Parts: sequence; C-alpha cells; structure tokens
Amino acid sequence: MSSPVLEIRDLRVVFTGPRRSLRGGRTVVQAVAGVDLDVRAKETLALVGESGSGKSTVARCVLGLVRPQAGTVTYEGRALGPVDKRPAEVQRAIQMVFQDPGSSLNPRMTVGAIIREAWKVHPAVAPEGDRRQALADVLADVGLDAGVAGRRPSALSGGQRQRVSIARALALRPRLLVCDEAVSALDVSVQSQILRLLVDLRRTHDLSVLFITHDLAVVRQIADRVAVMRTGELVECATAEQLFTAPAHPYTRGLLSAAHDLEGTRAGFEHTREQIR
Ligand SMILES: Nc1ncnc2c1ncn2[C@@H]1O[C@H](COP(=O)(O)OP(=O)(O)OP(=O)(O)O)[C@@H](O)[C@H]1O
Repeated sequence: MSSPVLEIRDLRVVFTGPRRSLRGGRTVVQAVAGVDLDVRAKETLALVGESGSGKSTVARCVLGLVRPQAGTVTYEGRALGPVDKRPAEVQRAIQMVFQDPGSSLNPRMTVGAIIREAWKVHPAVAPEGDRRQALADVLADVGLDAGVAGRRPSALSGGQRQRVSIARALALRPRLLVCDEAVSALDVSVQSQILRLLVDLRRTHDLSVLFITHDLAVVRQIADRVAVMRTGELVECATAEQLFTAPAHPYTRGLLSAAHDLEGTRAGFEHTREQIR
C-alpha cells in the first residue's frame, strides 16, 4: 500500500454568519466536524456526500482557501497553512480543477494566455524559451490541438473548456489534483470522456487525485477509494469495489439505493471499469 501524499487529521470548520439584528445571534454552521482522511500516492480518492455535507469545505482547506478552526492538513509530511503562507513549491504541487470552467477561465484571455499566466507565477516550471513547445505539449496532453491556444473560452465547447482547466492545472506539474465537481456541469457522454482523460493523466503524470462529487455514477468510473461525508462527518471510507458491493454504513446504503445503484452493482462496476481503463 502506498504512503499518503495528503493527510487530513481531525479537521474542523465552523462558519459564523452575520449578526441578524442588534439583539439577534449569529448563525453557526459546523461545516466540517472532525474529518480524518488520507490521499495516497497515485490514487484517486472520491469524496462523496449530499449537498451541504462539507465536501467543498474540505477541498478549500486542502487548497488553503479556508482556515480550519482545528486540525491539520499535511502534504508530503509538511503541515500546510493558508495558501499565501505556503512555499511556492507546495502551491504549485497542489492544483484545483473547478466545476464551471465558464466562470473559472477568464473570458477575455485566449487559452494560450490563460496557460502562460500560470507560468508567470511559477516561471521555473517552463523556462521562457521553452514555453511555446510546453504549451503545445500540455494541450496535447489533454487532447486539444495546438490551434486551440489562439481561441477564447467562449469559442470552445463545455468539454473543451474543462480540458483547458485541466491543462492549466497540469501546466504547473502538480502532484495532487483537487477536482471539485469537475464534470458535474457536463453531459453524460462528455463527462465520460473527461473522466477517461483524468484516469489516463493520473497514470501518465503520476498524479494523486482528490475527486469531489455528489454523483455516485461518476465515482464508480474514477475512484480507487471512496470517502462518504454526511453533515460534516466522515461516515465510511472504503475501496470503490467494497463500497459499491458491500457498503458498511446505513447512510451509504441509502445513498446507493437512492441512486438506483444497489442492484447489479458488481456487474456494473466491472463493466464500467472495463470501459474506462
Ligand atoms: N463561506 C461560507 N459561509 C457560511 N457557510 C458556509 C460557507 N461555505 C459553506 N458553508 C456551509 O457549510 C456547509 C458545508 O458546505 P460545503 O459547500 O462544504 O458542502 P458540499 O458538500 O460541498 O455541498 P455542495 O455540493 O452543495 O457544494 C453548508 O451548510 C454550507 O451552507
């Protein structure tokens, strides 16, 4: 079993809302209530749960965008603070792919400029003289031809835009990719293409992936292991095969049957794996 790249221990996040009135109290939400989680080298760990269960908040703590009240996030043995306090090397090594490339890609910039922007922040990754080739290479890695570099995101399909988001992350040669609902906005057939791309990239680029989704069909296509969250807590963590064929926790069983997924899951699991790999 490979060692963890990312270790999350007893993570706790509370959000306090604005005061409702002079006399009124503040709303308090315990978004993450003591989560322990490991992402191992070169694995895809899916973090699943219903809307509001705390998945994105865990991801934002990993990225250093939310400061937890308690607990630790450790990357390759280094305890991580907020993003602006992290060494450049660690910032580079942990990259995010968001749900909606329509809003995460600057509509005024060409694809080439969007990717080159990443190298302005981390110039050592692609020396100035190598960038034209590096740009063509990273576009090829995500299945786009070099001509896409001159186009703006609005001229691309949803699937192509998500490939650009992945290319932008990949351009920094990350070790850990955090994908937050990265295929949720796409049609099912395009989803499968992007999931297949992520499976391939994980293998060719030695990536570890923390993949956040509410969609169990997506989990089945991509995950090695699955962690299930409910109301800020982790209820179960198992291999994908175990989880889909013999879920241990009643909440997980409920999620699976709600997704009409419980019957024939073993056959479905094997079949989908076969298609993707
Ligand atoms: N910045 C914030 N301020 C206040 N409350 C927040 C904030 N971010 C998240 N929350 C609350 O924390 C809880 C967990 O939210 P989070 O987005 O982490 O869940 P999620 O499982 O990712 O759900 P979704 O898939 O809908 O994004 C929710 O109750 C949410 O309303």
